[in-house]
Amino acid sequence: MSPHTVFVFPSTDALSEGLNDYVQKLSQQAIASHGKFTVAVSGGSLPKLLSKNLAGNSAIDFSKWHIFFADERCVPLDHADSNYLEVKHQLLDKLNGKIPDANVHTINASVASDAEKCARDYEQQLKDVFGSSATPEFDLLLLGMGPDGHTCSLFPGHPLLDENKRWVAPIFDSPKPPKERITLTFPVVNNAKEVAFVTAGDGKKDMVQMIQEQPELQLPCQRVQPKSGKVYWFIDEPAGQKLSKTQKYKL
Ligand SMILES: O=C(O)[C@H](O)[C@@H](O)[C@H](O)[C@H](O)COP(=O)(O)O
Repeated sequence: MSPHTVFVFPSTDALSEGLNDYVQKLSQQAIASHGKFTVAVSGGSLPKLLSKNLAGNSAIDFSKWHIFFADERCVPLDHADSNYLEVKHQLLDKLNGKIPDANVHTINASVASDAEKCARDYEQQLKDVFGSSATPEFDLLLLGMGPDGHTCSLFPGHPLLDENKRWVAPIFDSPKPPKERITLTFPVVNNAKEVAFVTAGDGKKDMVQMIQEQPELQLPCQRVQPKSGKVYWFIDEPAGQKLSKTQKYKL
């Protein structure tokens, strides 16, 4: 298993700056090579850390972005638990429509109360953008890490970790509320060109250390192993304080 590369920043402000540089670089490369930038984002603390510098970044052509949700809670789009609503408040509203509405791929609100239908509908949305023949290849996944080592809505010990057919799956028994969600599955996660985990705070230090130093645990975050091998962790010093081996971020 190839190790992940960990960048530790002295503060969450520095982390947001580094993340902004990284996303800008990938966005520019993707748009130059194939005319669009496909990115999926998680909920939790990620949208805030992501948007701090990105929302004012005029070097990025947001009109070419397609933004998806790595996982989403099965609630209406205006519900306080909606990952979309958090991304809207933190990023989309500040971008003032620079990402066209049609390129913001939310769950279909009309099936939000039915996780199975919602997952099928969302998989179709992936097919509409990436085509239906090959597994979608996102330019970038921006993921969080839960205190139990989960990522997306892929939880330790859950049968969904072994899902190998569906691109988007429903989950009805999420240990983190709300129980009903949809999530990208490992076939899609591990087909991404690059993956960046973003996590901060003292509360994450033990799990960050376990993930980096005990690969045999096979926790969901550790099973993120795209073929490109490009998995980066953007963390702050409190989250990284127990690590013995880290790298300084440089483009
Ligand atoms: O919908 C969700 O609950 C999230 O997508 C989830 O996977 C999140 O990314 C992690 O739980 C980390 O959350 P924090 O960054 O808030 O710890």
